[in-house]
Amino acid sequence: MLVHIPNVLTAEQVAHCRRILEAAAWVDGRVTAGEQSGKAKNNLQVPENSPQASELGDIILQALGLNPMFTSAALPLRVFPPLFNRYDVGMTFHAHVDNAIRFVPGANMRIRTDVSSTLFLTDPEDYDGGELVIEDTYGTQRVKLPAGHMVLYPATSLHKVEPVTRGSRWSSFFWTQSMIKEDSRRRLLFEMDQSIMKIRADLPDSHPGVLGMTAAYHNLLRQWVEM
Ligand SMILES: O=C(O)CCC(=O)C(=O)O
Ligand SMILES: [Fe+2]
Repeated sequence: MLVHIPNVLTAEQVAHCRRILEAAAWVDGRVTAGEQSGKAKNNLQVPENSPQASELGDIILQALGLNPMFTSAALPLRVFPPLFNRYDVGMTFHAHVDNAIRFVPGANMRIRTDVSSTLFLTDPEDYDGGELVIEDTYGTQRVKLPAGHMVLYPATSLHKVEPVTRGSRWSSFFWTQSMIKEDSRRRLLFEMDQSIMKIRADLPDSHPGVLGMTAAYHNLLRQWVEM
């Protein structure tokens, strides 16, 4: 399941991120890649421990904490500190699957990567190519979103970034360890939660249908949750 989360960052926050990133020391993106994905990868990244990555990462983590759709779709246990990448003309990331486990820099901790995210920091009209292409259970999806918007997809999916042919594509990317490991269960809980929200827009919370569906959601979550 792919989830498009609009307006994770405001236009001002995107502009701030871009200003800070202008001054960052971009390095070869292979620094964080595994063996297979390293061969597939040709882009630039801001170093994990740089002051720019941690300042901007905190802004993104705070925005995610306030975003009900992210919480509902990812059911996050731990979020990897956001990283930042860039594809100039000719750069690309061929098909790969993200590493299953990642060390969190500076935290002496590992996370299991259940959900992958790309938060776009360049508007689509400012570059050509650079689509994120994801092999989903429902077929191949090509994703290119406005700056400030984000896509979530299962870290189990094969994905690639098409070569950029004009301009430069900047984004933040990171992984989430979910309280629900399995994609199909996470999707079912997300769909159920979204439906409950729609019902609650029309019916009082005390309505027996709302009460029953909310109870079923929480009881299902309780059965499946891993913490
Ligand atoms: O740039 C992107 O949108 C995705 C990056 C990616 O797939 C990765 O770093 O593993
Ligand atoms: Fe990836």
